[in-house]
Amino acid sequence: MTQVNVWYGTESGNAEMVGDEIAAALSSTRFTSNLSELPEISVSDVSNAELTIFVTSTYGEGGLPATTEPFYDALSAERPDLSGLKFAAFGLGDRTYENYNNAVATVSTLLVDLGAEQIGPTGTHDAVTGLDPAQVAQEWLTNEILPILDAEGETEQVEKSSHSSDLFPWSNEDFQKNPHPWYDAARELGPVHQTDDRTFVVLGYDEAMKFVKEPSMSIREPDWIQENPWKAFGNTVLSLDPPNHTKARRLFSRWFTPKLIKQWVGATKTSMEGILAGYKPGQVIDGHFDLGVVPTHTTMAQVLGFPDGEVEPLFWALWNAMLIQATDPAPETREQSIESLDYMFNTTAKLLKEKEENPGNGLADELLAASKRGEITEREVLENMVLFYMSGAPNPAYLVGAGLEIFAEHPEVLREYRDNPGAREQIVNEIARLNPVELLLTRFPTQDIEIAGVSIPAGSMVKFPIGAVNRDPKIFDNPHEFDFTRPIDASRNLTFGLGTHSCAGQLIARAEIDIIFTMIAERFTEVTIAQEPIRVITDRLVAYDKMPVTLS
Ligand SMILES: Cc1cc2nc3c(=O)[nH]c(=O)nc-3n(C[C@H](O)[C@H](O)[C@H](O)COP(=O)(O)O)c2cc1C
Repeated sequence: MTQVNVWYGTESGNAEMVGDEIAAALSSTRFTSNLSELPEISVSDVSNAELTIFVTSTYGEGGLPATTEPFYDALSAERPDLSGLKFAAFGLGDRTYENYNNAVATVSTLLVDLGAEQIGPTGTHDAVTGLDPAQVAQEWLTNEILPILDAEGETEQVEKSSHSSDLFPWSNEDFQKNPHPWYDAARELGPVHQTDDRTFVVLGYDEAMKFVKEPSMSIREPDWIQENPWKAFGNTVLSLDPPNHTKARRLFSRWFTPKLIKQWVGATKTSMEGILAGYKPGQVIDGHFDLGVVPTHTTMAQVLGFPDGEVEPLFWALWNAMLIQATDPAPETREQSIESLDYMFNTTAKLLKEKEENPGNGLADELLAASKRGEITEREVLENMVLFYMSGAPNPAYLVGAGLEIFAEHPEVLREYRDNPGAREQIVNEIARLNPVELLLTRFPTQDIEIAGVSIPAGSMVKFPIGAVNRDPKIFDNPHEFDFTRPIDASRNLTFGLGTHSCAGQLIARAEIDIIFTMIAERFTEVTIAQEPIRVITDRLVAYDKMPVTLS
């Protein structure tokens, strides 16, 4: 919609001057214009038009001037459907007449009646003022109409470009390995894209930071989304909006205060001491599993009052269950996901049962007691405990792996970690910014919203690719570079989510990572990648399958 018609009707030529001026003013914008006098315009021209500026004076006693009248009569007689037309209107008149600027109102009313949509306020020139009508019209165009046309143009451009599936080929292996060239190209076109009838993608940092936490952005999937096994967590913070979310979060929030976290990470330290005691410098070790998954899983098991169990299958169970969350899951994924969820739920149910005979003082014991008192249901206890038992490791362990890669590449960062405790938070924050574990947040607006000029109807799916948001060049200089000296305020990112649904375990995760890195930095000066790490990736989630490193 870059062509704007400028159609005028006049008696003595002033409206023509105004039309000329508007057409000339448009030519210095990105729009092209097409100037005509109304008698040249047929009814079919009007019904095929998309965007037109109408200019008309008023004559007689509030009547139409000579060249507007036949146009108006033809439209009134044929009454075409003008629902594809957007128009702006400018009138010339004289306030000393009783029906001041009546003609422009008459024409606009008919257009709207036939389905057209008026944009912006009607512009007017009053001959009594002595002002130059061309000048008045030009100011009206610049101040009132062009801003609207520009916004619509952007929206349209986004819609056109983004309906091409090339923008975000979610299932493409290269995209999953490194989506940033795609994100960067799409961001050049705009911060928000529509990828199909109901799906929108927000890449812009400012837009994401605002809308991820908007109360009208629900986490609950609308009916059009196919039922999936993930509904097994329907009673947890993963699937609830406030106020139920608040209630669900309260079940455990007391257990993750900064003071208690200090106590819990004692388990991380003990686990790491055990691992490092048996480690000979230069030996190959799995930086993700041995130094990430084991200590963090062990910590969470202790918080819950559960045994460590079989760490490896427990870790991969959640990963496999989450495969169903991918944008286009492979056909066999559903079965795999159900199987993994069964394993997770059965294992946890057994542990909860064992607690009946052997109670302890973990979070699981507290929730069981609350369910005995009738404060929560057994199902709520089970879902929450599955979630905690399985999700203690994936996020911190991935960041441990990613951090080791950074230390291998930049040995000075490992030294800084050891020597400058004040920089540790920023180092971890920068590792997290560049290495989100969960890759997409999805939300579902409960009312029509607009983000960066793009209208998003209620019930749509809005995807926030965390990696893209975390590397918006508007916020981060050299966004793909590791730079822990970014001021902490200017390096906030979406890796742990934001607002109500931000990661409930983020404080404990950060504390665990800090213990692990500090212990490594105090004992070793060099991390070497022994073999190219293997990652497993969907468009939703990433983990290291193998991450052989040496420490020396
Ligand atoms: C005979 C005559 C009748 C007019 N009637 C009206 C009127 O009813 N309402 C109004 O707002 N202006 C009225 N005007 C003012 C004109 O609309 C105004 O002068 C305008 O600038 C003329 O534009 P045009 O040269 O494009 O026709 C009238 C002007 C004349 C000469």
